[in-house]
Amino acid sequence: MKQKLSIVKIGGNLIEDPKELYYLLHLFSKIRGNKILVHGGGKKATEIGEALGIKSKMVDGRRITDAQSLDVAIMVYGGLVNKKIVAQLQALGVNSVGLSGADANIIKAYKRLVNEVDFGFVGDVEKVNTYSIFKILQAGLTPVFCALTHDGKGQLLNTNADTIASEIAIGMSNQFDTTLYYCFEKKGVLKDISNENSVIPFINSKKYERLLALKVINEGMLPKMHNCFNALRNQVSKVCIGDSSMFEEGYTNFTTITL
Ligand SMILES: Nc1ncnc2c1ncn2[C@@H]1O[C@H](COP(=O)(O)OP(=O)(O)O)[C@@H](O)[C@H]1O
Ligand SMILES: CC(=O)N[C@@H](CCC(=O)OP(=O)(O)O)C(=O)O
Repeated sequence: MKQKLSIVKIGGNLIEDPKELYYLLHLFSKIRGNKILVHGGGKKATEIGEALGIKSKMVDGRRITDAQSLDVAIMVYGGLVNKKIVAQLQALGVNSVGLSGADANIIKAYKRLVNEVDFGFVGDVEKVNTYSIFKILQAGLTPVFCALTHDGKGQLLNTNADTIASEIAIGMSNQFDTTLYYCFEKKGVLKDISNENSVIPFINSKKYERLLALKVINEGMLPKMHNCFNALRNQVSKVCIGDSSMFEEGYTNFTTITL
C-alpha cells in the first residue's frame, strides 16, 4: 500500500493575514505523515513592486514578468515569504526546508508562450524531480516550495503556485497516495461569491462545465479548477478547496473536486 502524502497550497490573501497564516501553519504542523507546503504571494509581489514603481500586469491569472518583475518575484517569493514561513514552521516544531524549483534541480520549466502572448520570465513546468523530494521527505524534512522554477540554463522563472502544487502532486503520485489541498481565504468554491455560506460541497467535470457557463467560477478560481482536474486525471487521489478550517478534525464545510 502506498504511503500517504498531503500537499497544501496557500495563496496570497491568506499569507497576507498574519493571524490566518499562523492558524493555517499551526494546523499544518498537526498533519501526520509526509507533507509538503507550496505558497504563492502574488499579492505581496504586487505591493512591493508598486512601492518600487514597477506595475503588475496579469493575463489569464498569470503575471507578465519582465526582468524587473522577476527580481521582485525572486525577492518576495524566494526570500521574504518563504523564509518567514519556514521560521514560523520551525517554531511550531516542523523541521522544514525552504526551496525554489532550482534547488536540488527539483522543478525544471520552459518559458511560457501561449496564444502569442509573451509572458516574459514565466515558466511552465517541464519536469519535477520527485527523487529529490522523496530524499528530503525521507530525511524527515518538510519541503516548503515557493513560486519559482528554473530552465536549467541559469534562468529563474516565475511560475503560478497552484500549478507548482498540482505538478508536484502529479509527480509524487507514482509513489504516494496523494491529497492536494488548495487552501485560501474563502470556505470553498462558492455558488454566490458574496455569500460565504454558499459552499458547493462536490464538483465533478459535468458540474464544472455548468458552473463555468453560469459564470459562477472566474478570476483566480479558473486556473485553480483547471489544476484540480489536471491533478485528478493524473493519479492524484483527492483534491479539496477550502479555508484553513478544512484541517480541523471533523470539519466538512469545503469543496471536494471529483472527475
Ligand atoms: N465561485 C468562486 N468561489 C470562490 N472564489 C472564487 C469563485 N470565483 C472566483 N473566485 C475568486 O478566486 C480567488 C482565488 O484565487 P486566487 O486569487 O488566485 O487565490 P490564491 O492566491 O489563494 O490562489 C478568490 O479570492 C475569489 O475572488
Ligand atoms: C506566473 C505567475 O502568475 N506567478 C504568480 C506566482 C505567485 C502566485 O501564484 O501567488 P498566489 O498563489 O498568491 O496567487 C504571480 O507572480 O502572481
